[in-house]
Amino acid sequence: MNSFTLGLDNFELSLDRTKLWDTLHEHRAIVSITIVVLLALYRLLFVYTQDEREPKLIKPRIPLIGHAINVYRFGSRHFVGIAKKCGLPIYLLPVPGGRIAIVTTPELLSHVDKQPKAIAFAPIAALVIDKLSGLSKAGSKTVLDRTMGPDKMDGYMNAVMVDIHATLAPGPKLEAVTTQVAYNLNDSMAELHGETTRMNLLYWFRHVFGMSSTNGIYGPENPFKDPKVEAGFWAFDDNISDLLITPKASLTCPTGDSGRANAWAGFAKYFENSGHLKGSELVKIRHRHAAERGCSDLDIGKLEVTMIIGILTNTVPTIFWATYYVYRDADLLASLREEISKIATLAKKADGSRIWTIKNVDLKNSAPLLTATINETFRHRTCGISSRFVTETTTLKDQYLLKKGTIMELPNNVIHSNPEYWGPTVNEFNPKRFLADPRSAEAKAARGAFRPFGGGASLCAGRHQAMSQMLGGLALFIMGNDCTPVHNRGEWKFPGAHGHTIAAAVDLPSTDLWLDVSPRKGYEADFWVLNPEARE
Ligand code: HEM
Repeated sequence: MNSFTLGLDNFELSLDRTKLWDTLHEHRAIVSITIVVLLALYRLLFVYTQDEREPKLIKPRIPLIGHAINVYRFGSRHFVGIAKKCGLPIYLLPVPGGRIAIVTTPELLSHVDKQPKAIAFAPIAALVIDKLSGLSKAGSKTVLDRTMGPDKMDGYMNAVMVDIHATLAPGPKLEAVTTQVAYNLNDSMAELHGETTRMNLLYWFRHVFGMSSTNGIYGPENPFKDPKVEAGFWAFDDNISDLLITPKASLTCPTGDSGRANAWAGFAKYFENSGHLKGSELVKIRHRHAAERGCSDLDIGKLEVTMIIGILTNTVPTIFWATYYVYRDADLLASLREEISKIATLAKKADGSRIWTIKNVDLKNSAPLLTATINETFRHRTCGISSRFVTETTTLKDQYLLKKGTIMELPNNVIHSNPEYWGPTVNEFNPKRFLADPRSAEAKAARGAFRPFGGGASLCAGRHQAMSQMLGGLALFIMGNDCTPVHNRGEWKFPGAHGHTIAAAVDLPSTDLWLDVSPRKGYEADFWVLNPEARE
């Protein structure tokens, strides 16, 4: 039967299905355009509709897509520019498909931190992970399942995150990773011993930190040992922004797409061969959560490659920048060397060579200038953000209405670069600001305004591992080596910086530093090593 009739008292509507289909078919272009225009108008109206209790809406110069273009071009620095111009503690940006609320003061950030249910991280993290990981339909369903709502703790994202935090909290599980990382750093630094090495600094740290982190986490069968997997991962990491927005990665972003495919293949094989059973507790629990929800080895491998973004994409640029800031300032370099030499113990080998041993525990507890140097590096070079999704309409600080569905960005560099919190020397690189007496006016003003690892319930789970690796890596590098830039007549010229993706927390340099790294004058024959196992 091809037609049906809908009869009401004075009204009869007769539809002939065949005719209806023919008519629609003939006019499908017009029908499609009408639907697209109506949807766009609907979005426009939604996006620009403003309730007076909502934060102020900052309209872009190019309607609707202006902010999206700038976020793609400048990452979270776009939010800093607007924050500086409008001076508002919170504002809204219209973008295609919705609105982004940007929070810019420590006080409001602390209110966001207090509402992890209504303003949550997992729903938005799941979308990004899903988009980057190219999962099967079933894998995608697992990642996107129950990221919010009353039973959210049964969903993959929230459940796995609880265990990630547990395995990376101070204790034996974390120590197993940091110990392996430290021994790997010792080996890498030993390769520089006794000769001058010409290197690209970022590239060198990518390999050294990349191998040490992944050996620590994935164990003896670490897929990164295959250069194809390692190179594939970095090609993926370099192309995240494009991969996030492209509808067809193989066409518009072939390098990133084939790179991640190589990395995926290595990790899929690792899980097929149960390599994770010899790895850290971190990889074991990540495998367990995905496998017990039915994910295939390939999907688990893909999820792991995306996790490595979190593991490496910020530690590597941070150590790059810290090295740059230290060597360009001879006084800072001398002070750091003095501080570290006080905690290093000297031993002589049978062949007469000298070994200086630095305990990780002392780097953490007894090298305040070194920690302050990493912190000041963060303050200058944090580009990134913490993202949130408003899961239920809520009012922030009893003042700002946030509608369900709003995306929220917390760009930490806005507060890191505000003179209101850091004083008139805000633009100077001065680690000593972090050594100020906590009761001083200076320290009080900066309280709450330093969030390199984000905050609240989603505070970076890897911060202890990252700090241990960066303190160890920087200490060994500066104690053992002198460095001279090959170009610019040996001067340390700022290499330029950009937030490479909206998902990264730390700037990448615009150009790598090409350096001659030679044995430290006066200590040419000496070795510097970490001892991660001493308890005190
Ligand atoms: C310099 C190094 C690092 C920086 C600057 C950094 C920064 C961040 C930031 C800003 C966040 C978001 C926090 C928020 O939304 O409030 C985050 C989350 C996270 N980071 Fe890191 N991170 C670093 C290293 C690491 C490492 C080495 C790991 C793993 C070993 C890691 C694992 C994570 C995880 C799992 C989360 C999500 C936490 C959650 O949602 O509960 N990070 N990180």
